[in-house]
Amino acid sequence: MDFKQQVVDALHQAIGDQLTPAEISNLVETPKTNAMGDYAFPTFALAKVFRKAPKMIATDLVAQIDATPFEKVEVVGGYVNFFLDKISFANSILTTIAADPAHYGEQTLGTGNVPIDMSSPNIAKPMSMGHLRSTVIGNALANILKKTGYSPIKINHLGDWGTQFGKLIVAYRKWGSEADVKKDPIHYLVQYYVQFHEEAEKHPELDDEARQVFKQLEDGDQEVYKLWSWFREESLKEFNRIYAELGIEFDSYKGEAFYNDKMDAVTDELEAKGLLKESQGAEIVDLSKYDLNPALIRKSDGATLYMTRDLAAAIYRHDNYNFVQSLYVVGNEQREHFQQLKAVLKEMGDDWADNIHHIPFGLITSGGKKLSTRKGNIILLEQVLKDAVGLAKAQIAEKHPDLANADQVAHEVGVGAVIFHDLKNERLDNFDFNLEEVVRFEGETGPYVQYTNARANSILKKSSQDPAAEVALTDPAAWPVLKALADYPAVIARALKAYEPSVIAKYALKLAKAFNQYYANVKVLVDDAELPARLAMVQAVSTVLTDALHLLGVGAPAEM
Ligand SMILES: NC(=[NH2+])NCCC[C@H](N)C(=O)O
Repeated sequence: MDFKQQVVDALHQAIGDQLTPAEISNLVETPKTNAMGDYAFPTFALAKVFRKAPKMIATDLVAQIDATPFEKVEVVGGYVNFFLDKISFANSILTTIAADPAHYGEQTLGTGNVPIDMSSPNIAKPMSMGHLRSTVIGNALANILKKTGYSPIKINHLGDWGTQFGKLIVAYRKWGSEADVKKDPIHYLVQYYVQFHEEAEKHPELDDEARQVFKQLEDGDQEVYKLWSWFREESLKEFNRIYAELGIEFDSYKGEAFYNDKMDAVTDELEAKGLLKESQGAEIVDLSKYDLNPALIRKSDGATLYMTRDLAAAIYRHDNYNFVQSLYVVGNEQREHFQQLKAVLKEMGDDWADNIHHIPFGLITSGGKKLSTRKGNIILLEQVLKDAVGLAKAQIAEKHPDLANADQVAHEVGVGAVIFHDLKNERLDNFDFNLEEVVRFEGETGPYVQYTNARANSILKKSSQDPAAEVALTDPAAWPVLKALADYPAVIARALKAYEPSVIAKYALKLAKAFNQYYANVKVLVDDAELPARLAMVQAVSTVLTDALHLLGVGAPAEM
């Protein structure tokens, strides 16, 4: 049942044709506290029309409203406050969830393809915390889009092209060892790269050599290509280990290299449209009318750039996916890059650029300091995940020593904790990473939500009776839980609209808290007439917590 509609209908009958139902619906608010009712109608907008004080209007309206469907309807100041009938509300929400638990919250807010550029680490470099953020935010957005009718396409736009590969190949040929790269690829590849920079300071001719080698790569030289493709493969193996730990898969691994043969078309088109300009030997697109720095398209030696590859990728995605939106989950420090990307496309006459959205996010710091590979303040992702699982395991051993599949659960809890911690913060906020805090079972953590879900499951298991959503639930203590359950579809819609998984994470915490408070005050398993209804609510809580965790990409173990 649509309870808001019930309120709107009652108001419309009392107000008459001064306001349409849609206008009334827009005015109806959700009060901050339960004491103010479930819906409130502010009468201030009517004061001019009725030439009366808001409080008088509210009083008149209450006298005219048919209050039968409600528990009560009250005037407070210029507001009409509606209190829903708790028994029919409980019945409605619990039967709705029980009828189709797997699909509760699903809704069609749109359709069509939505490519999501996410993760996108750089070959021959360690995956950073920033790439982790992009991975988990992108994955959650994909889940939210799917739940709301869209067809997300998860694209790992690997950083596998660029002049740095010329340097890397020169360095490998001079100082590298095949056995080392096979043993510990990223470690040694980084080492060669660092060594290249040290040597190039003394021997600047190395830079020219590297430029030539990258040119050979762009031109398809067999031997250079073979080395590049081996480095790529070895790096991907490492990245895939992390993706497997996170339980995240991609629909495409088309990275920057894929666009190597698609960039001439871009530069030709820019040229034909008269958009390319010479500037200090390089070719640029002037974007001063957008108040942006010029976009660098081609260097003096003809080598293409990050921007050129992104232009080719944007056009490719448009042509191949016919997208309704195209998202880029990339750190906030690349804000200008994406502004430039859209501006160049607009200059080319590609109005679909309006459907490109950069989804920026903030930095993760450690001990208040920026993470940096160069300055040694680096967090290794694989180690973080391993440590998180270790901490989870220790806590599970303490709380639940006889748990059957403890290793599997520890994995879901440890990794889930890291993901949840990332997603509960608004994505643009910077936050500090502290492993002990992330894996705590209490407080605003993933394990707390998972633990609440496991508790709900164990209540259901212990009960001798089955849940029955049709049985009347009259206990007022259940109210905050029921209200939170009913909010879920609107919460998902809000998360989508703001591209903000934190909306889901905060909601999961709120529902878990409401349920734990209920559980602390109410003896659920007492054998009385309402037991089956209470069990239906417990089951609904587990259904929704599980679904919310899954939307975030976090597991929901039945026991822990
Ligand atoms: N289409 C894109 N530019 N995606 C983001 C790529 C991120 C880049 N590889 C980096 O690590 O900074």
